[in-house]
Amino acid sequence: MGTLVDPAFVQAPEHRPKSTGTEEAVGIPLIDLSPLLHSPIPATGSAATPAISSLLAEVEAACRDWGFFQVINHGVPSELLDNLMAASKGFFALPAEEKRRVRKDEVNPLGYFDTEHTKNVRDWKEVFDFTVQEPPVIPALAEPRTAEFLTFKNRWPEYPPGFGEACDKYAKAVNELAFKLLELIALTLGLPAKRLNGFFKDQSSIIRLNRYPPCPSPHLALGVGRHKDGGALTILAQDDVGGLDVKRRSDGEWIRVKPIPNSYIINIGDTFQVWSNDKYESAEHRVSVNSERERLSIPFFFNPAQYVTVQPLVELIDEKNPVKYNAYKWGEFYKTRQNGNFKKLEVENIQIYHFKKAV
Ligand SMILES: O=C(O)CCC(=O)C(=O)O
Ligand SMILES: [Fe+2]
Repeated sequence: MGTLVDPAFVQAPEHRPKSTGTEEAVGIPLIDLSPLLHSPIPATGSAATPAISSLLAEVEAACRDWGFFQVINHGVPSELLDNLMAASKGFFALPAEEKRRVRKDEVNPLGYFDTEHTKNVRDWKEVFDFTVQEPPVIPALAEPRTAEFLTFKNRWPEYPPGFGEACDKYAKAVNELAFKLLELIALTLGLPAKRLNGFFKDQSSIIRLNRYPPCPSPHLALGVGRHKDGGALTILAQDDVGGLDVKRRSDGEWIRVKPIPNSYIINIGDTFQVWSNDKYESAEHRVSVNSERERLSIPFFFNPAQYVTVQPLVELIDEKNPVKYNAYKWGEFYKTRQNGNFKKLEVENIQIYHFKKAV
């Protein structure tokens, strides 16, 4: 069969999606967060109501067995997502030169981008990234803080009107959900609910607007190649097209995540894998594309502050569970990962197993 796409997009044969989407009866767990609408998150697990306790048990099992789950009754008003989806459509419909006016570069990772590579193969997509919490500009620090970390500065396009406001409102609402999930997961690890909150005081979280155009060769290319997310958690909204595939741990099969209206898909990132010393592992996932319909998705990458040192939490370490990872700075990991995403490298990009201690 002829190749209709540029060779830069073509996956190695073993990584190409099967021609039929693998829809499975037993997919990722679906968790109803409505207990949180009625009662606050307790300070510790022992103070939990029966409804919260059973919610914690579901979250724990999902984090342990899948590293992925879907949530409903999450408290994020649906019109905020509808507005952002509309703004995203409007932005991507602009002429290429207009979009490129806000393109990202090697210094500032925010803005428009259509040449991302995952594992050195180009992704069939275009994206717009913005940060949830712009760091304050401290003039005294403006000069020296160039080398170590990336500079986050939102780049708002002029069109469509209201774009920045739709982004901002959505970010605030999903940020609240992110902290709720962070606290729930801390409780499932036997920690005080707010044990991890301090790492996010100067969070470097990013929201990404993804557009996957219809692809003439969906059996050769991927919207996003197989990967794990590097941050703490990802909170993903998708439209009704479908295409996210999660690698099931029990048998290594790729499982398509069924779009559910008004739901979010949550996944554990590498940072949680390290904090939990492998109790919760980040799961591999990818995005398949199709030849008929474009797909929009919006991940919120919940990332700690760039200066945070990521290492297994002392409370979870003992003789039976010795430390499995070397410590690293989140900002350095992120920056190295970004450099690899920006262009094709001859070597493998930075991965979490590079920090695994030799046994
Ligand atoms: O579009 C999706 O469903 C997932 C995107 C994704 O995995 C990512 O951007 O890291
Ligand atoms: Fe991802």
